[in-house]
Formats: sequence, structure tokens, C-alpha cells
Amino acid sequence: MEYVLEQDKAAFIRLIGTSVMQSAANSIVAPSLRHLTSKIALGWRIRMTNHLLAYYLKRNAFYKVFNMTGMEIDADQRITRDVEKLTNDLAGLVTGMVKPSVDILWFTWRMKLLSGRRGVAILYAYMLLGLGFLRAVSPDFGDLSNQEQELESSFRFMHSRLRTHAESIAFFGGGSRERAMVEAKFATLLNHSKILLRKRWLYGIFDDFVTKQLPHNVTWGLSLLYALEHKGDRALTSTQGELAHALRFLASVVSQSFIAFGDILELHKKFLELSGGVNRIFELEELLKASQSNAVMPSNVISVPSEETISFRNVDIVTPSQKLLASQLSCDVSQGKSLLVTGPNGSGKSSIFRVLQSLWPVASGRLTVPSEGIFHVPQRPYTCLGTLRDQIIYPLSREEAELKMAKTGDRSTSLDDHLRTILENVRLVYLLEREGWDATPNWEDILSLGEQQRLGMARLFFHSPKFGILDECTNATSVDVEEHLYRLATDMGITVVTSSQRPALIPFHSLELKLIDGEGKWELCAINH
Ligand SMILES: Nc1ncnc2c1ncn2[C@@H]1O[C@H](COP(=O)(O)OP(=O)(O)OP(=O)(O)O)[C@@H](O)[C@H]1O
Repeated sequence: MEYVLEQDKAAFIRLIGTSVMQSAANSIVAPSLRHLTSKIALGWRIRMTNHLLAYYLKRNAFYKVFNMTGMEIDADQRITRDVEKLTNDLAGLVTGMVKPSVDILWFTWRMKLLSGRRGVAILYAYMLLGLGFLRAVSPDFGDLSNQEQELESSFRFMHSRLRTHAESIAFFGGGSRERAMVEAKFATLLNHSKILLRKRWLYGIFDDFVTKQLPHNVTWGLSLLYALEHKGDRALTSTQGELAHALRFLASVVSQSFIAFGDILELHKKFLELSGGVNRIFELEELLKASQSNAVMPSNVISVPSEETISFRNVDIVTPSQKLLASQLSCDVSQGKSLLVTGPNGSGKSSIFRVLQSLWPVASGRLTVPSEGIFHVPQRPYTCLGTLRDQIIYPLSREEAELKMAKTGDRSTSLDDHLRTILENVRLVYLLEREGWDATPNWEDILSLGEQQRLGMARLFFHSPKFGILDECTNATSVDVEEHLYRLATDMGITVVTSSQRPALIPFHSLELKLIDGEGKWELCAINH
């Protein structure tokens, strides 16, 4: 305005130039800071996710955190959504601290120049008192936001269950029952959110009072201090002008200091909320580490590569909730002598397999297993994401499967030809004709249960192990198909350990292990052909 009034063109152009430069600098700084924040967040997310996945996907920890901890740990939610939110918030916190910290240092220095050490001491005393007061009245935001995330996660879980079991629920006509359950979860989440909202509002009032309103009074106090100490003749107009100018400047310094201080307190509140997220990740990490240390082979499980026999010696089969299912189980499965495990529902047939595969620990006794050459086909069929080929060679990749074929010396046939023969054997070749080798539908949705079970057996035949652990994995197929599949396994020299209730399978086994009552009693007898 001064240059306009004085019509000083050169000075005006210089001023415009400086202003444009400043605007350019400002427009670079803000987006760059945002970009830096996102980059930091992404970097942390990559490191944190990789760190957790390294534990989660090793030694069946993903099974153990869900099944063995006795706690409801939503590990999937924590590794995906929580990590993303935490890293974004943390990065925002770190970069958000830069400006207020620089401001506080800068204004402290200006304050010292204006009102000396006493002024700085008063400013800091007020800040510390304010912080102490706010800490005292602050609700446990960490815990509250932790609970909120848990409730959000279980609400999401209800929806993912609904999606997974959509067909069964639709057959049952369970829509209204599911709706009631989903709504109940949503109501709990809403209640919590309302409580959190009210606490944030009340805290906001105190926060605003301490960091924004009350500081005006401190400014006046400091101005008075400054005016009292100011030397010079107050009657002089020049001195009065100087004093007024200095007081205006002081007021602006103090108010800027308090804005920066308010920003720091705001970050402190965010930090409290973040601590809930940090706790959830730490808790998961500890559980994953614990499941790794449990997984290190205990002395009562002996795993030998050349071993030809699966041998249980006085092994107690105990559930994670410490229910004894089979007491002091002793039984040998040597090659060529297949074992049939029978017993009523819930008596512990699958549990023996869980112990055998080290999913559950061996509480007492000794278990000797070959360290390779055991392949498990579970009761609930599993289809992976991928092509029909991937279903059969799972858990190997295509390259690994080709390598395996090359190693077994079968170089004359290609992998796909070999897999086609297997599909013919399990009577699923029509799937290949229908879908082709490279289609990737959601196999779980398009295959019937019996088809999925036959695909499971195709997997067994591809891997052709020494021992096949078959946990009622053919009970959805017709009896003639089941017999055909067992005959194929016998012809391939696979010794099977079967859990089944079907008498038709008895002739394919040499021994029968009967779990009598699911309370510890068992009996082993030879099957006479
Ligand atoms: N993760 C777990 N925690 C606690 N108890 C479990 C767990 N898994 C299974 N159980 C219990 O252990 C018992 C044995 O279960 P298991 O799955 O071995 O039965 P099963 O004989 O295979 O039954 P079915 O014939 O119905 O397949 C059951 O009472 C079951 O409820």
C-alpha cells in the first residue's frame, strides 16, 4: 500500500516478485510434505507388513493364532487394515510435529529477545501446567480407540462370514436371523462410537479453553511485564508508539507460540489414540513369536527323513482346551500297513492327525514321523486361488511341480499330460474339458463338494507320498468312487491313515484304531482280510 501511495514502481515490482517467489515456495512445501508423509507411511507399511507376514506365514502360525491362543485374535484385520491405518497416522504425526516444533523454537527465541528469561519461563510454566491439566482430564483414548477398532473388526467379520456362507444361509432362510446378529453388532459399535464422540467433545472443550482461550490472559500478563520493564519516558509520543508496536508484536509472538503449543497438544491426543493401534500390533507380534517358539520341535516329537514308520508311543491326545481325547496312545503305522481310525463324532479322530502334523503339541510320550513323505487331505476341501492345474499341484508352484516331475525321472510326459491322467483317474477330466487349464474361477463356488473332494485326492496322487493322511476326505463321493480312489492309492504304494465311518473302506486297511468314547479310551486291532 505504501509503495502504491508513493507510486514507487520499482519497489512495487520487487515486492510482487518476492511475493510470487514466496507463493511458489509455499506451493512446493505443502504438497511435498504430504508426499513425504505418504512415502514414509508406505515405507513403514511395507516393513511392518513384511515383518508380520514373515512370522504369520511360517510354521503354521496363521493356524495357531486362530486356534490355539484361546483369545479372539483378528490377525487378518490387524495385518491388513490396522497396519495401514497405524502407519498413515504415525507418519502424519511425525511430519505434523515438524512445523509446531520449529515454531516453538523460533517464538521462544523471539520471546527471549522481547521479555527476557522471565517471559520465557512464564510461557513454559503455562504450557507445562496446561499439558499436565489436559493429561489429568484426558480419557484413555488409547484404550477407547483400541475397543473401537476391535468392534469395527468384528462387524466386518460378520459380513465376511455372511459372504462365505451365503449359500447355506440362503438355503436355511437365515436372512432375518443374520440380520438380527449383524444389527446387534452394529448397535454395539454405534454405542461405543457415541461414547467416544461425547468424550472427545468434552475433552475438546477443556483443550480449547487451555490452548486457545486462556492464553489471551497470559498474553496480557506478559505484556504488562514487558511494559513495566520498558525503559524510557512514557510521556514522549515516540516512546508510546514504540511501546504499542512492541506490545502488538509481543501479543502476536505469544499467540503464535500458543497456536504451536495447541498443535503439539493436538498431536499428543492423536498419539494417545494411536497407542491403541500400536498395542494391537504388538499383541499380535508377541502371539506370532510365541507360536513360533512353540513350533520349534519339542523333544517328544522326533522327525527323521529316512524314517519308514509313523510311531506313537504313549502319546496323550489333548485339545487346546485341555480335554483328553486319547490317553497314552501307542500305535505304529509302517509302510504297506494302512491304518483306519474310527470312533463316534467328536471322539478325536481329526485331533490325532493334528498332533501328527504338529498343529497341536505332543503333551507327553513320543511321536516319531518321517520328516517328508506325509501328505494330508483334510476333511473340509480346500481350493486355492488359481487355475485347475494349481488345484492339483498345490502347495507347489508350476515351476516347482515341473522340477518335481523332472526329479522323479518322468521326463517323457509334460506336467499337463501327467495332470490330465490324474484327472482321468479321479474321474474329473470333464472339468478340464469344461474350464480348460488356465481359467481361474472361484473353484469353491463352482465345484460340488464331491468334486472338490475328488480334486483333493487328485492332489494326493500328484504328490504320491509315502503316507497319505485321509481325514474323511471322500465322504461326499459315492461308495464306488471312494473304493476306486482307495484302490488307486494302494496301487500307487501310498500307505493311508484314514478317518472314516464307512465299512466299505475296511478292506483297504490292515489295522483299526477305535476311539471308544472321546475321553481317553482307545483300542487297536488287526483287520483280517
Ligand atoms: N481348536 C479346538 N479347541 C478346543 N477343542 C477342540 C478344538 N478342535 C476340536 N476340538 C474338540 O475336540 C474334540 C475332537 O474333535 P475332532 O475334530 O478330533 O473330532 P472327530 O472325531 O474328527 O469328529 P468327526 O467325526 O465329527 O469329524 C471335539 O469335542 C471338538 O469339539
